[in-house]
Amino acid sequence: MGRNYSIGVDFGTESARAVLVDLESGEVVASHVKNYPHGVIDEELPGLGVKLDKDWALQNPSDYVEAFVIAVKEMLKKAEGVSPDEIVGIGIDFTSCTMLPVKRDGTPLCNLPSFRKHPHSWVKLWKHHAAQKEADRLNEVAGRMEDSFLPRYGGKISSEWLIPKIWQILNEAPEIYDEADRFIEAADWIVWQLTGRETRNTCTAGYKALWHKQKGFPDRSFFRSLDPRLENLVDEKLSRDLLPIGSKAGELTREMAEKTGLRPGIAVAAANVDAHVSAPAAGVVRPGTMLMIMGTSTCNILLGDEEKWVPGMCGVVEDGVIPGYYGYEAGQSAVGDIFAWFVKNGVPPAYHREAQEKGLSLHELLEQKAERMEAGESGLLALDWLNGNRSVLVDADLTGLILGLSLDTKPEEIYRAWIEATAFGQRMIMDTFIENGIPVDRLVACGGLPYKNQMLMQIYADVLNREVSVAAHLHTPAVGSAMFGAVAGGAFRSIVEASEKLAKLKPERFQPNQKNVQIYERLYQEYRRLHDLFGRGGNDVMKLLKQLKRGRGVPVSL
Ligand SMILES: Nc1ncnc2c1ncn2[C@@H]1O[C@H](COP(=O)(O)OP(=O)(O)O)[C@@H](O)[C@H]1O
Ligand SMILES: O=C(CO)[C@@H](O)[C@@H](O)COP(=O)(O)O
Repeated sequence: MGRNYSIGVDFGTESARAVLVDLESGEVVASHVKNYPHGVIDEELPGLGVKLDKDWALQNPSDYVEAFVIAVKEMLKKAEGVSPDEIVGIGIDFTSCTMLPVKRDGTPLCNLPSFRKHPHSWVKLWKHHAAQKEADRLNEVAGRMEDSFLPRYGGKISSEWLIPKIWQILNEAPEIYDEADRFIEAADWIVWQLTGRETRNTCTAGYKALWHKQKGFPDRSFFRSLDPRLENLVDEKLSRDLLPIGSKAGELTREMAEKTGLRPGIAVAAANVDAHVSAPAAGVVRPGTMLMIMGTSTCNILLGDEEKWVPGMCGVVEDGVIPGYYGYEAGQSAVGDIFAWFVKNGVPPAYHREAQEKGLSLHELLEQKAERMEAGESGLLALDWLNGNRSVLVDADLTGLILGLSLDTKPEEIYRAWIEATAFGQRMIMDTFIENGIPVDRLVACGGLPYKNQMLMQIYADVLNREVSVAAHLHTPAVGSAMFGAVAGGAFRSIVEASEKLAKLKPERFQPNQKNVQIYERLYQEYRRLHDLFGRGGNDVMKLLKQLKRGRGVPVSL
């Protein structure tokens, strides 16, 4: 009898990673990352000359299938001595809400020649922010309902979520809405491609589509009051038939097995979300620990014994992360994306030359220079809203701000200020949970950033004034997916059992430096004042600027 293995595939913003996990030792025996050929489509439909408006972010669904096939095939090549017969399950996780309109057989509308040139037929990526108008209207209508679902979602639904995105399609391209037999999360769509059958999962339904374990979806009357054409959306184009996380969605088809080199019939787990699958992989299976999944954006996951309402959180869903607990989600829409933007746009040629001479990336060069500085030495304080604010303000129309610039400000000072701003944003989230009765005793980090930037992690420990542990698996979400795959394949009785056996943290931890804690405490008080002034209506200048940028003139309300 050979060993047992499971495959996890994490579909991120830019790429998909496949890992093969040994279910005895918990080690990742092979992995492979495949970038999406078309990446994030935010300026023009590839090769079609169709320009996109501001705040749009699309993807090509064919990229997901290609990335899956190549990542798994290449991973298997590296897994010497492992037979496909020893692989018991496959789990996948995806960014969310990343959604697409499809025909009844799963064909994406953007793959049909007649709709190819229509942006609304493509995948809307999680960070597509052009449905803010619909989100605002939805929040208004939901706010007037009796027994509204809004408190379970922190008081506001984000434009990143499913219903605003569908409604935007209906408003701007009713022909696409009519032609779509189904609207589906990309997570469920890829499971459909693997198993040949459509399934839906409770995680994306709960966090992104307003579904509640006891109450189900909101009533038809709610959808009717949004727009009469949406009245039967759930029954006509979504589904009430949902699989709990950890269950088996189906088995790998012969066609997919041939393309990847896997065995047909391997169990495929119900789809799941990148942030949520990371919890068991990082050992977060009980209340008290806040997980930070830090990459392009940051997602937070916390568990609780009760359903509490926390302003500005993304949502609380019973069994949404770990069965038996209420799973809380919050997050920041841009973190690594801010540093990427700065490295691309804010660094002078001399720094590019220096980085090249030293064989460093620009991020590494800036980290080297910035870590020599003391907390507060840059004289800068920033608001990290370059992609809006997800938690706790839930407003995609907010923008970034940097205060304290002078003629001697250096690029590394600005880089450090952006990192500090994202840490203050995390502190707002952590404090809001604590103030609303959800304790945070420990912090665990995973995602790409904790492995890429040690200075950043120390700043987080200092700003949050907590010890920060880091998950040992570099590809934490993919490992979490492999755990769910193993549960679906029958290798473990539950995800908690899989986590207890396989999760690992790095032995070294980031301890708060008390001198920095004091300085950052003071700066955080100022961050909160700026946050509340610009984010809670004290000064709406960011919205005015955004409206002018969109060419809509000065709005009457501002
Ligand atoms: N040394 C670094 N320091 C800080 N950020 C970095 C560094 N190197 C890359 N990044 C940022 O990491 C982000 C990618 O994070 P990662 O977790 O790998 O991807 P994803 O979020 O797509 O899963 C990018 O936004 C990039 O700007
Ligand atoms: O919002 C969620 C999960 O709910 C994420 O999928 C989204 O922030 C994207 O995460 P990444 O930054 O690509 O890891």
